[in-house]
Amino acid sequence: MATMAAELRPWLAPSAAGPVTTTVRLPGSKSMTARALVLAALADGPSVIEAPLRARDTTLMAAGLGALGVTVDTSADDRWVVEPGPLRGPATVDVGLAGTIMRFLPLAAALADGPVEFDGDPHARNRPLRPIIDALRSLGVAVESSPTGGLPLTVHGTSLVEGGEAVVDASGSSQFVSGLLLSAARFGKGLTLRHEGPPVPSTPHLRMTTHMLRAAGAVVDESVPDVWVVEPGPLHGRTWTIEPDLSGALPFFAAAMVTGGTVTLAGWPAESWQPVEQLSELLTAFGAEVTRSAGGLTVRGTGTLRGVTADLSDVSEMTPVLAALAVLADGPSELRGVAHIRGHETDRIAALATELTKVGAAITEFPDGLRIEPRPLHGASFETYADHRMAHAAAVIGLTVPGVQLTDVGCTSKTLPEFPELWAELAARS
Ligand SMILES: O=C(O)C1=C[C@@H](OP(=O)(O)O)[C@@H](O)[C@H](O)C1
Ligand SMILES: C=C(OP(=O)(O)O)C(=O)O
Repeated sequence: MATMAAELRPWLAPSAAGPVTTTVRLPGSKSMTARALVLAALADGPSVIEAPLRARDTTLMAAGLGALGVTVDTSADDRWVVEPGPLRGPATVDVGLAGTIMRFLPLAAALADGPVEFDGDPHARNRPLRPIIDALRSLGVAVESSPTGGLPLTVHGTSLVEGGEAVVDASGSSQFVSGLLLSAARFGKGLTLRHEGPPVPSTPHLRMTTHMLRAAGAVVDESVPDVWVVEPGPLHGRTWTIEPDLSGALPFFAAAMVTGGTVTLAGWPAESWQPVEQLSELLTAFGAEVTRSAGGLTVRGTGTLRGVTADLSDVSEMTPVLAALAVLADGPSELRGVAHIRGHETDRIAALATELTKVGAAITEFPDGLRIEPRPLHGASFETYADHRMAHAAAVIGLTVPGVQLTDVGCTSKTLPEFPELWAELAARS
């Protein structure tokens, strides 16, 4: 059932004529929308999701839950309504290329009353999934998977998961932990989950998971490092208000930094569940000024773009755009601590090494990251590997380097289908 790749949409990244100064309104966080959908589907009453992200990852998540018998009304752009119901099988779920769907929904599928098949885009079959499969099996759930331990996958739901204790190596993705925790309150005995292995990356996403579980009424203990306990009990329907997507905003902030302009993200909340502190620190190290006010979150390019040495494991999904900033900086950078992003939408370390070299930078590839030495840059054909964030990186470079030609900008539909139009408007404000 692997979905066909959409037709490629080649795109010449627009150049900026001068400093970009603008305020952007961007849709909701992908990660929060995904969690709100799953928690709403498992709740004991209806939920409303305000300001959700409407993009491929979240509409496929809604469709997947729909296939399991949940009513998800996505007809209004700013307000989705979720009516939970008994989870049904047989069902078929298309995960597209979404890590959130392939790691979150198999656990919910274990609570369905029949088999649920999962598959997705060709590259989705290469993304790591075995720790979820092993954990499901250790919890007594029957799962058939490909011999490589990934998609395609069939979860044989029996309506009940007893739960109890499970061990997972989540060094390949924090989503293994999040997926297990999100459904755990519905297991008969809840879940005590222990991570064993090298450190879990993207830990702010784990905080988002436990915050949102508690907000839905779950009792969660995370006082012991690498151990999470979710008590059995009901999840409640509620209204979720989704924050603007911080990672989706990063290329827009980067536009301010590389052109010496100012970009404000409107609607930024006073308190956020996304890693805004970590990002502010990084952008400041690159030379930007980051401020928060009632008007939003503002990044000002100061005219200086410095190279940085940083461990990006907390903000790993931001690596491609941070690497784009590094090629435009006035000195070398080392971006490390993100070995697992080789298992993201593409092998992002290899893809960045190849494409940044093509535009003229000097790159050293490490198992867990890149050293980037800026050189005089030039236009080139930039392969996007079906990866939205590779497209964002190319667009940032293209603002100041004429002739950066993306092989496909259509891949931005994964998290922000309106990216090409928003970016053209942004470039026009320079
Ligand atoms: O739970 C989530 O919503 C996500 C967790 C992170 O995954 P990894 O831990 O695999 O990096 C992140 O990179 C991804 O974009 C979204
Ligand atoms: C890693 C990412 O996505 P996914 O949720 O598919 O893992 C990403 O959006 O950068």
